[in-house]
Amino acid sequence: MAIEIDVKNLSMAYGQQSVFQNISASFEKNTINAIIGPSGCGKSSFVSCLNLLSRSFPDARVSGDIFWNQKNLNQDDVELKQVRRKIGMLFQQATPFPNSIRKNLLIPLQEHFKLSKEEQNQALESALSQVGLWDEVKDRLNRSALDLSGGQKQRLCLARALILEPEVILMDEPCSALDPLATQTIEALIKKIKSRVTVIMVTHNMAQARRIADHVTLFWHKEQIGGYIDATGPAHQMFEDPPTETAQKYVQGLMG
Ligand SMILES: Nc1ncnc2c1ncn2[C@@H]1O[C@H](COP(=O)(O)OP(=O)(O)OP(=O)(O)O)[C@@H](O)[C@H]1O
Repeated sequence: MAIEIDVKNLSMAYGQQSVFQNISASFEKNTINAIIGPSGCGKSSFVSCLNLLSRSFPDARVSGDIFWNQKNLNQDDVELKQVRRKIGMLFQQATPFPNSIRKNLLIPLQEHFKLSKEEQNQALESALSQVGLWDEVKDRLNRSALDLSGGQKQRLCLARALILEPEVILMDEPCSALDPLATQTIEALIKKIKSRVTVIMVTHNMAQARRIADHVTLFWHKEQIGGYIDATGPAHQMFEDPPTETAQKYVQGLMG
């Protein structure tokens, strides 16, 4: 299988405080990758490096290599706008712009593409349909996105990422603020979009990782070195026959 993102010896610190050191990991194209592990071991920080969001954190220092699309994102001169378009992101709290539903999609679309009105409307309908929102919102596109339910807001944010035709979508606990039904809807969407994008998702929800991940990476933390990868492998192996003692205890809910 082709590799989408290949991370080599990545280290990150906030000021003097090391978050993780020398992490290497690769993520295959068109797969769902779950990143699991206890609080504070650097999962969110790691994911934020992959679309260079980390550059907007004051004090953050990142060294090492992130190979994507024949470029080394952390070393080469790359255009941030392009990287963010191709490597989209969803957060724990859905973050629609405080604008209408329509503008939430048209603002990023117009920033990246020159399209006619008709093409814009087609892209908008297509993105909303892909996340199953079109029928729910087609009569209220000019109403505020902030009036949507939590699950609808998260689907709108997914549509906002998808309308830019990304290759990767990073997700940081995308369902942790949602009820089980809304979670089920988002999980079904994640499975659906993996034929077109690679998903790298931080989750604390072990059952969710079991349900949808193809590949699982367990982050751990040691006082002296900070975050590191304790185990990584195909989801069935990580859950049925975990390769380390820590992974065994963690996936069984005995520690962490
Ligand atoms: N912007 C920041 N500035 C300074 N320190 C930070 C910042 N963000 C995170 N940290 C610190 O970096 C360490 C790793 O945090 P991070 O959020 O990446 O871990 P995590 O594994 O995702 O945790 P959780 O599962 O609780 O979200 C923590 O000690 C945290 O306090």
